[in-house]
Amino acid sequence: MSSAEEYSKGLAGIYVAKSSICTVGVKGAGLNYRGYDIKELAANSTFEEVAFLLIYGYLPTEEELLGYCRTLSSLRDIPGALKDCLERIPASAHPMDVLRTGCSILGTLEPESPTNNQFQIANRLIASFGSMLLYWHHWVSSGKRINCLTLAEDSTAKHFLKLLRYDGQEPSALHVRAVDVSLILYAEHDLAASSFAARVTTSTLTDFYSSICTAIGTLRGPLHGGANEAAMHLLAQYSSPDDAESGIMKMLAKKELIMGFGHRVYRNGDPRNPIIKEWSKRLANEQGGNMKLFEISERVEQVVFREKKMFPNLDFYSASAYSQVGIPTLFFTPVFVISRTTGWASHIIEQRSDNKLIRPSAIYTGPESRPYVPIKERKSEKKSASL
Ligand SMILES: CC(=O)SCCNC(=O)CCNC(=O)[C@H](O)C(C)(C)COP(=O)(O)OP(=O)(O)OC[C@H]1O[C@@H](n2cnc3c(N)ncnc32)[C@H](O)[C@@H]1OP(=O)(O)O
Ligand SMILES: O=C([O-])CC(=O)C(=O)O
Repeated sequence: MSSAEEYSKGLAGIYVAKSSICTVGVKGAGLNYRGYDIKELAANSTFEEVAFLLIYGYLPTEEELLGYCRTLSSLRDIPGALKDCLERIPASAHPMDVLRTGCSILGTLEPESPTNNQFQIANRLIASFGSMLLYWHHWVSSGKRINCLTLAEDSTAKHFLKLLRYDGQEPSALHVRAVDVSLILYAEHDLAASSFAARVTTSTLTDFYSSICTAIGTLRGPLHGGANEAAMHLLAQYSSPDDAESGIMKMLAKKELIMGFGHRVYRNGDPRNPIIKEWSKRLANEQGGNMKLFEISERVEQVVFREKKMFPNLDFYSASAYSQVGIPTLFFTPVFVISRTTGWASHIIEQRSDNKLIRPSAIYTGPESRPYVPIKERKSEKKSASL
C-alpha cells in the first residue's frame, strides 16, 4: 500500500499494471509491440499485420493475414440506422465527437454478446471508423450518401483515402503507404492516457463499446492525440521558416506550449519521430508535396530544441505528413482513432483477462469537518460569477 507521501501528480512514474503488449522508453527496448521493434514494423509490415499482432498476440502467417484482411473488408459498411444518426449530427461537430457518437450508436445496434464478442467488435470498429467519419463528412459537406465499400483487397489506409476523396481515382501508392506507416506508428503506446482510461472503464466490467468511447474522449484533448491537429493549426499560421522562428520565440517567451513537442515518458526523443519525419520529407519531395510546410516544421523543431532541448513527438510531423496526403486537419485525430483502436482493444482484452477494479485514492485537501448550516441561516460563499 503506498502512502500519501508517495503521491505523484498525473501518476507520473507510477506503475499501475503489468502488460505484455508494448514497451515505451524501456532502456534497451525502445518502442516494441509484443517484442517487435517499431522501426522494423514500420519498414516491413502493414497496419493489418500490426493490428493482428496487437489483438491476437502474434504475427500472422500469410494465410492468417489474408483471412484477417478479408474479415476487415467485410466489416467496412455501416448499418442504415447508424447512417440515419450520422446524418443528424451537425456539420459544426468535431469529427472526434462524430466517432465517439458513432461508436456509441453501433453499441446499441450490435451490442456485445456471446455471438458478438470482444474480438469481433474490435475488428468491426477498426474496419468501420473510417466509414462512419467519411459517411458523415460527405453528407454534411455536400449532401452525398456515399457507398462505404471499396474493393475487398483495399487496405485500411487505401479504404480511408478512397472514401475521403470519393472521386473514383486511385490514391497514389506513396500516399497509401504513408498513411499505412502512420497507422503502424500510432497503433499502441502502453498506458497513454486514452489506453489507461479504457482500462479504468473496462475494470468495472462494462461493455467493450463503453471503453472505446472513453478512450476516444480522452484521445481528443490536445495534450494527447489532439496535438496533431493543434500542431497543424500552429504550422498553418506561418508563411516561412523565418516567420515560424519569430512566432515560436514569442510563444516560448510567453511560456506557451508548443503542440507536438515533449513527452511524459521519452526523455531523449520519440523513436517514432524520425520515421514520420522521413515520410513527411519524402512526401514534400514528390510532385504535389509541400516543401515549404516541411521546412517550416523543421525550423520549428530546430528552434524548440535550441531553446528548450525539447524534441518532437509523433504528433508533430504527422501533421505535415497528413496535410500533404490531403487529409483535412480536423480528421488528423480521427485517423489516430482508427489506428489506436488496435491498442485500446488489446488493453481491454488484457485488463479483462486479469481484472481488478481500478480505483486509486486521493489525498483530501478540502475543509475540516464542519456542522451543516440550515438554508435560512446560510450566507453565500459564492466565489465566481457563474453558477
Ligand atoms: C501521441 C501523443 O499523445 S504525444 C503527446 C502529445 N501532446 C503534445 O504534444 C502537447 C504538448 N506537450 C505537452 O503538453 C507535454 O510535453 C506532455 C503533456 C506531452 C507531457 O507532459 P508532462 O510529462 O506532464 O510534462 P510537464 O508538463 O511536466 O513538462 C515539463 C516542463 O516542460 C514544459 N513543456 C512540456 N512540454 C512542452 C511543450 N510542448 N511546449 C513548451 N513547454 C513544454 C512544461 O511547461 C514544463 O515546464 P516547467 O517545468 O517550467 O513547468
Ligand atoms: O504515451 C503517451 O503518453 C502518448 C503517446 O505518445 C501515444 O499515445 O502515442
